[in-house]
Formats: sequence, structure tokens, C-alpha cells
Amino acid sequence: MHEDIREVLLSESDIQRKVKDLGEQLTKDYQDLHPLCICVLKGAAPFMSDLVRAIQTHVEMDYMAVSSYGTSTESSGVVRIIKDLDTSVEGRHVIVVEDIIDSGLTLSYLLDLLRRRNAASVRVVTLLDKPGRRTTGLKPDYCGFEVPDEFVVGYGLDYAEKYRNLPYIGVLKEEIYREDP
Ligand SMILES: O=P(O)(O)OC[C@H]1O[C@H](OP(=O)(O)OP(=O)(O)O)[C@H](O)[C@@H]1O
Ligand code: HPA
Ligand SMILES: [Mg+2]
Repeated sequence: MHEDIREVLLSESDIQRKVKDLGEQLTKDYQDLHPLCICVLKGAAPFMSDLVRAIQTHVEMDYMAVSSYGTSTESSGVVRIIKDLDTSVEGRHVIVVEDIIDSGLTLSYLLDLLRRRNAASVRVVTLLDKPGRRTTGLKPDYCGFEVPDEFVVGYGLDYAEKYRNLPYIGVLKEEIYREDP
């Protein structure tokens, strides 16, 4: 275990088992709909990459980069688009792929944008849901795991751009991000 991690919440095999289950569910629900999977960069990149390989029907992939956390453990409340999609979503069945829903601000901004661009349907698959911190009424359509109100890292999730490459998800030690008074 990495020395900055207090506790492993989800092991590599817990994650891979769940990704397989989610892939099977999406295969059934999106048979012949040719959905467009939108990865919300950067955090969702490892999840998206494993998830699409667990889906056994035709899917397309595109990427959008947004950021609201910067080097903090609290959302700034301002969602910035850093990279937009290459694909038009008009008339498409869209699956937004997220690593975590925390306050819900990132997703509510994205869902609003995709609906205004006239997607035929928009659903959300998230690996992690932290409902304790939600400031919006959002609920994911597909969810891997609920996590407690702790700052978690690994499998794409970062603190100040670190830990994204850990193969498991763990709780970051508070002393790593807490500013001493
Ligand atoms: O529900 P919210 O409170 O909006 O938080 C969730 C979002 O925050 C993180 O992204 P971040 O803005 O840190 O960008 P990153 O994916 O590049 O790390 C995470 O990957 C989600 O996209
Ligand atoms: O718990 C978290 N960890 C990493 N990134 C995040 N973005 C929102 N919540 C989190
Ligand atoms: Mg981040």
C-alpha cells in the first residue's frame, strides 16, 4: 500500500468484478442503440478504458475534460470545460462515464449541456457515488459503489494530480492535504 493511503476501500479485484457487472448490464440495456460513451477526463479514464472492454455491443467513445477541484479537496463550484467533444451528440444515446459523483456540480453542468445539444437520451454510469456530499438532486443511473464522505484517490482519482495510477481506491491520509494552523 502507498504510504500516503490510510485505508484501502476497494481492491483491484473488487473494482474489476464490478466493472464486469456494469458492462454486462450496459450490454443488455444498449443492445443495437450504438451509444456514445463520454469519458469525463481525467479521472474517469481508467474506468472508461476497462468499462468499454466489458461492453459486448457496438459503442463509440469520446472525451471531455472538465475541472472544478484544482489542487483542493473541495469543489470550487465553478466547472470549466478544458476540452470539448469531437462528436455531435444530437440524436445520440449518450452514456456519461464518471469516476465519482461528489457534490454533483460537474455532472449537473454536463447533463444540462448534453440535453441542450439534443441528445436522444443521457444516462450516467459512475464507479463511485458519495451521496453524503451532494448539493444537487442528482442520482446516477448505474453505480459501482457508494463511498463514505472521505477524500478518496486511485484508479483515476487524484489529489493535486497524484495517485491516479494506483490500481485500487483508498482513503488519503488527512495530513497529506490538511493545512496545519
Ligand atoms: O460531483 P463533483 O463535486 O463535481 O465532483 C466529481 C468530479 O470531480 C472530479 O474531477 P476534477 O474536477 O477533480 O477533475 P479530474 O477528473 O481531472 O481530476 C471527478 O473526476 C469528477 O469529475
Ligand atoms: O473524493 C474524491 N477524490 C478525488 N477526486 C474527487 N473529486 C470529487 N471528489 C473526489
Ligand atoms: Mg480531480
